[in-house]
Amino acid sequence: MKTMKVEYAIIGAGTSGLGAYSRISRQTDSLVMIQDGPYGTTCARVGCMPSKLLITAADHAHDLHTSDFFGVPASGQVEGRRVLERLRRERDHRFVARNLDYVDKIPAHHKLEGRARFVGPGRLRVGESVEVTAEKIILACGSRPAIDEVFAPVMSRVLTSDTIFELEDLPRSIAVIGMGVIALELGQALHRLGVDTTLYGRSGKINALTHPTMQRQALDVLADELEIHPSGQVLRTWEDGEGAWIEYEQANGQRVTQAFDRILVATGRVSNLDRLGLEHAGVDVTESGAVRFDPHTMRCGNLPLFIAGDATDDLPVWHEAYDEGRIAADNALHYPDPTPTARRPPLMVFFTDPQIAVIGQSFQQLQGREIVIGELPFASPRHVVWNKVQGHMQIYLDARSGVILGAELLGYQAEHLAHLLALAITHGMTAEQVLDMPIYHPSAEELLRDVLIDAQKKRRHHATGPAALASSA
Ligand SMILES: Cc1cc2nc3c(=O)[nH]c(=O)nc-3n(C[C@H](O)[C@H](O)[C@H](O)COP(=O)(O)OP(=O)(O)OC[C@H]3O[C@@H](n4cnc5c(N)ncnc54)[C@H](O)[C@@H]3O)c2cc1C
Ligand SMILES: NC(=O)c1ccc[n+]([C@@H]2O[C@H](COP(=O)([O-])OP(=O)(O)OC[C@H]3O[C@@H](n4cnc5c(N)ncnc54)[C@H](O)[C@@H]3O)[C@@H](O)[C@H]2O)c1
Repeated sequence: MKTMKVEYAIIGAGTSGLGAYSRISRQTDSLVMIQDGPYGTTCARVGCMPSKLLITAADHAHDLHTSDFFGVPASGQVEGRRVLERLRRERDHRFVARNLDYVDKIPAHHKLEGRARFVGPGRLRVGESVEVTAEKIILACGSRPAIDEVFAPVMSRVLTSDTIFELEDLPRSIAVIGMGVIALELGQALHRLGVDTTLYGRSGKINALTHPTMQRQALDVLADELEIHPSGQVLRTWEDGEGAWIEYEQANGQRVTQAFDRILVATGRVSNLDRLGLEHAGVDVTESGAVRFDPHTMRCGNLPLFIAGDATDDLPVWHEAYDEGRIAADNALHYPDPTPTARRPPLMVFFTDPQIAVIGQSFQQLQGREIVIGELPFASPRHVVWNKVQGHMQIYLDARSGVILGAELLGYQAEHLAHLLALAITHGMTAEQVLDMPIYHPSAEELLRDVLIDAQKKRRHHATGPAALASSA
């Protein structure tokens, strides 16, 4: 057994682990970053970047069907192999390559390859032949797709986000299991690329949105284009010459049975913490196996242990992984003195068409607080020009101060209004302050202005009569 003694160990070389590495390596040479599996990060290899490359190809395919409206009839066809080849080329040469270049420059004695697991507090076994003793350890081990047992009989046809981008060609048909962000982004893209696509949800809701109107509108708009069974349960799967069969019971008790070329399981991700042997590390674990930590320091209890990124199960998006890696590193460097960092307001964007975005506090999180809701269909003159008028938008204001607390959006390129709102929320701005800025005509930002004006009207109404209280219900 080879042994190593270091001050800092980082488990995982993804976005959060590399962020932690960049901080700690500036201060000391006594560190090691342990990586199981390929370098390159989940985001670049199998996450954000390949999914967005696929969606962009799908947008172009969609234009073929929609440009006739503008008097510009288009013809063309999707060449699945080329779509996937281009996706991998761009992904590997532009995004993964940049990560690998960075990793290549890391000194060899700072890198260790193999799966790490705890064998005692501060003691890690890496593979079977190396033992690392570290004073401070950062858990940046990410997550993996969850696959329910019910799919065991059809595993040879099951895809996840880890494998779908490696397909040589697009499948003829696909069942997409789940109605979360991966299912909706990839399901819609595959549909637009000509794959016969059916989505199977469980709860009947798109859970990122929390206001019932927003949830209903999102499902209506997406179900207009896509074949969706929103609520029910996959009872059984099996395989024969026709493909992989799914027997699904809808919430109303009706059963649907259908065969597919492939099944994309997008039913959430599980933290890789469960493979770390945390029971040997003296860590405080919740009933569901999550680790308790302080989000301002990323420290786990009073231990010299820190957590970052998707390993936490909380806010599993790229910019949070990036921030958390750095917060964890700073607190490891200053251990035992905490250096708490204020967290940014939450921001989540689904790259569907129309897009879904949630910024700041959701409607559900604001329950019990006196708020007014500014809301309008997602349809400014600019959206009419684009022929993109589907969707709805809500902004939540503190009823007394007019401070913008949060928003839920469903609309074409909502990501841009979402970022403007994120800026306003970050700086604690009121609706009135945002309305002071110039807004060009015709622009999508006019919609933001109109929704804020609507919210302000409701605030005035709220101040003058009890009837207005209902507007926050
Ligand atoms: C399909 C998809 C699309 C996405 N799209 C977006 C998007 O558009 N925008 C966005 O903000 N976010 C998106 N995300 C989320 C984003 O990719 C993640 O939040 C981010 O990559 C998490 O980084 P991380 O460092 O926590 O984990 P990772 O990058 O997964 O790094 C963890 C690393 O640790 C390694 N590891 C695990 N266990 C061990 C062990 N025991 N020992 C050693 N190494 C170990 C893993 O192999 C992995 O390489 C997407 C995710 C997916 C799956
Ligand atoms: N645009 C983005 O930022 C982006 C894009 C892709 C992925 N991601 C990240 O990846 C993570 C994982 O995405 P995801 O879509 O897998 O998870 P998710 O948690 O967003 O959604 C999982 C969905 O699967 C459903 N589900 C669970 N079990 C089911 C079952 N047995 N049958 C049918 N449905 C079932 C859930 O009800 C839910 O709708 C996300 O939390 C997100 O942070 C982000």
